[in-house]
Amino acid sequence: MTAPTLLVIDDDPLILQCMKLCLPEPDYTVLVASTAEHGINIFRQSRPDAVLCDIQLPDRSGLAAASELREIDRRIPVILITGHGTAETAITAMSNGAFDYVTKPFEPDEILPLIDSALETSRMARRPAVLPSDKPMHTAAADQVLGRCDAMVEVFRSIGRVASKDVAVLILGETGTGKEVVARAIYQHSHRHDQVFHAINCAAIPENLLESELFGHEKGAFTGADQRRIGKFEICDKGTLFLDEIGDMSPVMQTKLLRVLQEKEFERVGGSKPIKTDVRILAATNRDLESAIGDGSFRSDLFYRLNEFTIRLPPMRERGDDVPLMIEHFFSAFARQLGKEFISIAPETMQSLCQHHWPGNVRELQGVIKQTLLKASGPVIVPAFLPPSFHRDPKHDITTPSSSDWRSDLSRLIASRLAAGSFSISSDIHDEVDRVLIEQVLKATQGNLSEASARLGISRPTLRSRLKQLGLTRH
Ligand SMILES: Nc1ncnc2c1ncn2[C@@H]1O[C@H](COP(=O)(O)OP(=O)(O)OP(=O)(O)O)[C@@H](O)[C@H]1O
Repeated sequence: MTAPTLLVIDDDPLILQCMKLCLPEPDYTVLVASTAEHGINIFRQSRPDAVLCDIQLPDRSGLAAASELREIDRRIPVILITGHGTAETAITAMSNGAFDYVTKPFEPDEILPLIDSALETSRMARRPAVLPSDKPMHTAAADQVLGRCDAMVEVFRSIGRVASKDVAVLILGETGTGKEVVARAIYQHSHRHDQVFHAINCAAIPENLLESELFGHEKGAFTGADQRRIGKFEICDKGTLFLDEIGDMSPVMQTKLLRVLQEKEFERVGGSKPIKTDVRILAATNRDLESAIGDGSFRSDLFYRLNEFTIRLPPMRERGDDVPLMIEHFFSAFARQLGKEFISIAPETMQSLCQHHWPGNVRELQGVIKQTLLKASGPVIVPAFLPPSFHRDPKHDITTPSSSDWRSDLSRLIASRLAAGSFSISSDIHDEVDRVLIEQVLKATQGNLSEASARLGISRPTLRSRLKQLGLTRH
């Protein structure tokens, strides 16, 4: 996979230097320009994934440069760098489609999550998700969405039926089954494809921040709100908003979301002026929303609003002959990417892979195939190259009750939280588990965020925000 590319336009050589240092190769490619003219030329030639642009440039204002960039490609996320006196201008620019802004002086910790989120948004909006019914697109950045089994053919048919209609779509399926790919395909095949697309992972953002992320806030709305902020519902006017992990949204936020979906208007937090918005909502979750409605944790009226059309992705274990098809496809695609020789898969390897249960679905399959290829020597993939879990005696699998050490440790931890009278046991425990998990995976990947997020099966922005929430520093 090619590294995401950021274009930085600033006449301050320190900022250019700092961005190059903070976003090192091979994780990122950073292009730099010190004038608007030069930046726009680089943009035309290299089509970076996101732009960081100073609001005051020697040859024109950063706002003018940002709107020229958006004339070339309306989907490009532009983050503006402002000084204290110019923040108000940047806020106005956000209502005209800029991605976000940051005020000088800023710390890397402040800007890096924004940059990651802009790069991720850009990837989702611009990387084509190619369906079997599409004309072949010969672009390296195209994702070929695979599937011939009846359930997947139905998914493709549904995307075709619903993409051009302006209705909310609820995408359901286990983790790693391709919900984000489907959201991208719907957006890219819709008549809003050249308008803004933003994605929010509702599970990765704490409730109070999520509210201001979605609706924005007025200056002074709460402690720390020292500037007005424009939320996604305002930025995405005429565009598309993808609400991932919607099943994790708190009841309070569900009520607020329902209101904007019903009335097509909202107020910024701390504001009283109603703001009209025309946003197409795509939502996804791996939770069973029907039972969440049953136990009262998800509002049924919101469910019906989001669920004007449902697309249900089958888990891998129900995709029959698609599994060997995908295995063959990913082996050739990743071998090319990794520069590995690959001719064939030994029948025993294929059998072992086909018999696997794939709880992590397509994402897990991709990870296993990459690991196998990295280990492989020679053009035939024999079972010895498969990851250790494929050779382990199932008796020793951590999910079997016989290996009970970690279970008793965990249950001691839960008991201690109960004894301490905690009312946040679920998040206490998840935080503890994530701490160990993330630290270990980061260590194993020498602190490489891209690799660690790929191995964890979460996006880089989610990993970065989790690191911040848990107070972990990078290794
Ligand atoms: N049908 C498919 N053909 C090819 N690749 C696929 C297919 N479905 C999913 N993928 C790939 O599998 C990976 C996981 O997909 P995606 O992120 O869309 O899953 P998800 O359901 O959104 O996962 P999560 O619930 O964890 O957010 C991605 O790399 C995606 O490109």
